[in-house]
Amino acid sequence: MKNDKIRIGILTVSDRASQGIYDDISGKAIEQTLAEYLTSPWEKVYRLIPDEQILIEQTLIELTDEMQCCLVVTTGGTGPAKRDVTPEATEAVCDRMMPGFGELMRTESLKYVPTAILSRQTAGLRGQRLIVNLPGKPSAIRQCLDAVFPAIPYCIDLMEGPYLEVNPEAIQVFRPKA
Ligand SMILES: Nc1ncnc2c1ncn2[C@@H]1O[C@H](COP(=O)(O)OP(=O)(O)OP(=O)(O)O)[C@@H](O)[C@H]1O
Ligand SMILES: Nc1nc2c(c(=O)[nH]1)N[C@H]1C(S)=C(S)[C@@H](COP(=O)(O)O)O[C@H]1N2
Repeated sequence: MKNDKIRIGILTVSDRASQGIYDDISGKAIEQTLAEYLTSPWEKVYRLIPDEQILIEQTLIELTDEMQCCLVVTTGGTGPAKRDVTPEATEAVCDRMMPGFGELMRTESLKYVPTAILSRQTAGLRGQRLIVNLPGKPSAIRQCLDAVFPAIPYCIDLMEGPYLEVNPEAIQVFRPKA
């Protein structure tokens, strides 16, 4: 696929949302938050799947390699329950991990819930694409993205991805060389 647009993948991993038992509020919250942050035109590539590691890996590969999303944000499946395997799938498809993302998001989330440490959320690079895990709770989306997004445009710059422009009233990003 020709990469003439900024594409961002939104991947919800939830057994129940994928079965229609509840609405995917967390996936919508990711889209809404990114729409508030970004002034560059961008296109979402959305997927909603159950907590199956092979399927998560296949979808992450599709979103990064085929759909050429410079960024993929996942939600759900980061906890200690048996079926929570999003971090394992992320690690399996990435060539380099970015542990600072998980560290910062857990630290920030601890301001809201003592169970923040139960999330094994991580981030990593697949080639020139960045994958970031968020917890499943709808309220966690904004809390985590507000913490890590300031570093994401520069991370994508360093990987020679598209230049993401943001609304400084919504989020302050940091580009050391700018
Ligand atoms: N995508 C979502 N949209 C709306 N609410 C969600 C979503 N994901 C999780 N939640 C809410 O957050 C709670 C905790 O999320 P968690 O990911 O641990 O769910 P879960 O118990 O593993 O089940 P499932 O995989 O079916 O979502 C859920 O019980 C649900 O109320
Ligand atoms: N910001 C924030 N982080 C959070 C939470 C939350 O409500 N808000 N929930 C925690 C809980 S209770 C769990 S079990 C883990 C994993 O959630 P997940 O399996 O839905 O990804 O995220 C943790 N991190």
